[in-house]
Amino acid sequence: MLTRPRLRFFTALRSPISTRRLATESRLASDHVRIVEVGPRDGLQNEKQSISMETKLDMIQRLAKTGVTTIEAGSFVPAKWVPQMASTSEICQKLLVSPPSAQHTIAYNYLVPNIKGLESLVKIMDETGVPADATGVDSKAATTTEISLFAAATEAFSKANTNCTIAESLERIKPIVALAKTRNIRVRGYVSVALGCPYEGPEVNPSTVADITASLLEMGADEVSVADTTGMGTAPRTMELLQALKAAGIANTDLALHFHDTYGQALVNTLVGLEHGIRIFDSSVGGLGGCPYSKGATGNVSTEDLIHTVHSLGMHTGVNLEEMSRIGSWISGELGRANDSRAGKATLGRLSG
Ligand SMILES: CC(C)(COP(=O)([O-])OP(=O)([O-])OC[C@H]1O[C@@H](n2cnc3c(N)ncnc32)[C@H](O)[C@@H]1OP(=O)([O-])[O-])[C@@H](O)C(=O)NCCC(=O)NCCSC(=O)C[C@@](C)(O)CC(=O)[O-]
Repeated sequence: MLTRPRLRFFTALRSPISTRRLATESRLASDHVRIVEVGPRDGLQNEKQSISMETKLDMIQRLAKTGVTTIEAGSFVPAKWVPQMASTSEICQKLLVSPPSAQHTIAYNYLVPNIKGLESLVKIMDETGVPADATGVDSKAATTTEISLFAAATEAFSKANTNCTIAESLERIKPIVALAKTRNIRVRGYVSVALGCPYEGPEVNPSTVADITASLLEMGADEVSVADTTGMGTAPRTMELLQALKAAGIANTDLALHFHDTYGQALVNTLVGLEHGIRIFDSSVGGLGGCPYSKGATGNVSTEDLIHTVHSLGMHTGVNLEEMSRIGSWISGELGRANDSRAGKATLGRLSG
């Protein structure tokens, strides 16, 4: 029977406001939280109905105006595996040639499952002549191009998601990172099913997650997003995982957290991450999402809810909640699905009086 770590954050919440604020502030290394908007990729990859390239591009263009600095724009995967991502090449080409106007540099990120995926991206970069770091090209439309690659914390999920073992997937990743580095492409790693696996259950070994995270960083990943793919994570198990990552010598600045909200625990787990010092969180506008290889998993934590929570703590994201809420409502309407963001709906309700 595992002894779960005690949660200091919730002790702090029971203190009077002024003490609480001071206690929280003293623990916060920085009060800026970077949001990685995964809606156009993780959010849309599991939608049953086909979504046009124009709608996806429109979504990305709207997101670029909210203040968010990293947007997952698609994935270079075989269409037979994830049909919804079939328009990624076209989207990538358009974002490189005429990036949406924005007041700041935006990193457009593409998921690649293997070297072939990265080669497809590099080919488009070569054809358009736009380098991975185009910040010097036009300050109004500055962009960078990033990739994400992924490994899983369980053998069963690794097999289902990438058709190979964990060890094989790490071998597969090495040349991808090497090629990315020669092209100045920033690399994000993902460790999926870190807090629960659809095939092996909720008790995923935190040391396995820490080992895989360390391997990805050693290979040259610039940050690793630890993902609760199934949403089975709880606050004590999130804390336990973060402690295992710390014990393995992994710096908080190298980590992001990626929560799905299947059991309604994503924001609770986010608070645990914030308390621990993590400052990068993935989320999806309107709470879109679900993983094709995790049956029943619902969307990511909604970006609107994440912004609202972070701002309520006196921290900042640089992302406009009202704009994000409008996008959540719009894209939900386009997809004919319910808007899964409570903060988004409440914000729009307040704005409409
Ligand atoms: C890794 C593979 C490709 C292995 O799939 P495989 O079938 O073993 O691949 P293969 O190397 O045997 O190739 C089979 C065919 O696919 C082609 N092919 C091969 N690679 C590519 C490519 N990149 N782009 C386009 N085509 C490709 C290849 O050329 C060949 O074509 P054929 O000769 O049959 O005509 C497959 O398992 C795969 O694509 N898996 C990814 C599935 C996926 O996208 N899952 C969802 C994303 S992960 C996720 O959502 C979790 C995350 C990240 O959000 C975090 C979280 O919450 O956990």
